[in-house]
This record gives sequence, structure tokens and C-alpha cells, in this order.
Amino acid sequence: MTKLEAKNIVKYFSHDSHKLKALGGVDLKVESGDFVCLIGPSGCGKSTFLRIVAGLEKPDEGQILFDGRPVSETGPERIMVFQEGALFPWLTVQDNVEFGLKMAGIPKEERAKISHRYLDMMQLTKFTDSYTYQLSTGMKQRVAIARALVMDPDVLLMDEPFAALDAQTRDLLLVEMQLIWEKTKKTILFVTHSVAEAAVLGTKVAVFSNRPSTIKKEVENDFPRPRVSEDESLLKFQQDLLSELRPEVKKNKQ
Ligand SMILES: Nc1ncnc2c1ncn2[C@@H]1O[C@H](COP(=O)(O)OP(=O)(O)OP(=O)(O)O)[C@@H](O)[C@H]1O
Repeated sequence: MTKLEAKNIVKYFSHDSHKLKALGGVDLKVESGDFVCLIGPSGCGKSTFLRIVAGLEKPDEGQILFDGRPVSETGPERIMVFQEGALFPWLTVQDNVEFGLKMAGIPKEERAKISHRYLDMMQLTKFTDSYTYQLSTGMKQRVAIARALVMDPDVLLMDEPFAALDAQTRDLLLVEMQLIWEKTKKTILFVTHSVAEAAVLGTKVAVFSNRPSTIKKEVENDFPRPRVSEDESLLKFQQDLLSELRPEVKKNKQ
């Protein structure tokens, strides 16, 4: 079943005296339970596209369909996880995770029950009463993912969530992210700069062209899990992705 569909998404931005066409007609179909990784040259519009899917930005042309219905505003069924986590420093880990539930009027006991399930999944139970400044970047990112998951969105939109992490923490989260996806079967759109991340996580990788961007190629990825980026067979897959990307990155620099 198609969960999400982007139809001919076009987006312009004003830059000084000229108009910059960032997205030049992006078409993408995402099936329910797909884990789609979006890669492309720097500045091609991946984040803009994700923000449009989230309803945080309006396209100049085109439509986003969710379960076949056009959506243009934000909604609890499409939740975004940002690179820096965007947590509230004045709240404890548990209160951060429960924030959306509280806003939705869920009673305290029910909130605690739900949040503990995800705090446990993200291995954060020892840190429920900590404040976010007491956490490492990797732990903050786990809190941000738990905060999104408690809302039980149909679609999780992740914008380079692991970009600020050190290599070891990122490897751990790559393993955890696969487990979470297998457990929850959420539909995920995941923007990354890293072909290794895309190869390890995605059921599909969508390669963006240079600006004005379209989706140049969609590559299915049915390698068995759990995957690690050093896997021989996955290395070849990563090479293939790189050879799709390279000409776009070159055009970007011309
Ligand atoms: N609010 C804005 N105002 C003006 N220009 C913008 C705005 N947001 C994005 N842009 C421009 O649109 C283009 C696409 O930006 P975007 O951040 O979506 O690309 P990206 O592919 O996510 O980049 P990166 O890979 O470097 O994170 C860039 O040239 C950027 O400067």
C-alpha cells in the first residue's frame, strides 16, 4: 500500500535578486513500511524536500499525498527528527520523551507507560531523570528518536540524524535503527550524506540529482539484515551508489 506520494514537487527560493530553483519536480512513491534513504549532492534540496513532506514548508508546485489524501500542513502522522535532536534543555529525558503525549492530553500514568517502552528500546532507562546537557550527543539523538516514536507516527522523517555523531556511536545507532524499524515497521524517510548509512539502513535508496533536483534513480536494497557497512556485498552496493552520485556532485561544483 502506498503510504506517501510526492507528485512533481517544485520549490523556489529567493536569493538576493534572483530565484533559485531548488526542487525541479520530485516524484517519489513510498510504500507502507519502506525505509527510504535520500542521498544527493550537498545543497540539492534533500532537507527542503523532507520539510515539504513534513508540512513545514510549502511547495510552489506539486502535491504530497498521505494515504492517497493531499496534505499541506504538519500532522501527527508525519513526525520529523532533526540532526541536533532539538530537545528541551529544561526538561528531563523522560519529560522530553513525553512532551508530545502531554500536549495531546494523555494522562500521566499512560504517558509513563508509553515513554518507558521507548526509553527501554533506546536503552535510556538509567537516564530518565537526567537533563539533556548531561547526555552525550549520541544519547541526545536516542532521546529525539524516542520522543518521535512515542507519538506512534505512521511516517518518521529523519534529517541527517547521525551527522553529528562520532563513528562508534553512529555504528551503534545504525544497528539500533535497523532493530527499531524491524520492531515497529514504521515508514521512514531518512536524509543522509553517507552512502554507507543509506546502504545499511534503506529498503530503497533514492538518489537526488544536482539542482534543480529530481530523483535521478531509485535503487532497491534487499540485502539481509542485520547489515554492517563493511560487508563485502554492501561495499559493492555503496560503490554503485557513489558512481550515481559522482556526476551530480561534479555538476554541483561547475
Ligand atoms: N529558507 C531558505 N531560504 C533561501 N534558500 C534556501 C532556504 N532553504 C534552503 N535554501 C537553499 O535551497 C537549496 C537546497 O537546500 P537544502 O538544505 O534543502 O539542501 P540539502 O540537499 O539538504 O543540503 P545539504 O546536503 O548540504 O544538507 C540550497 O541552495 C539552499 O541554500
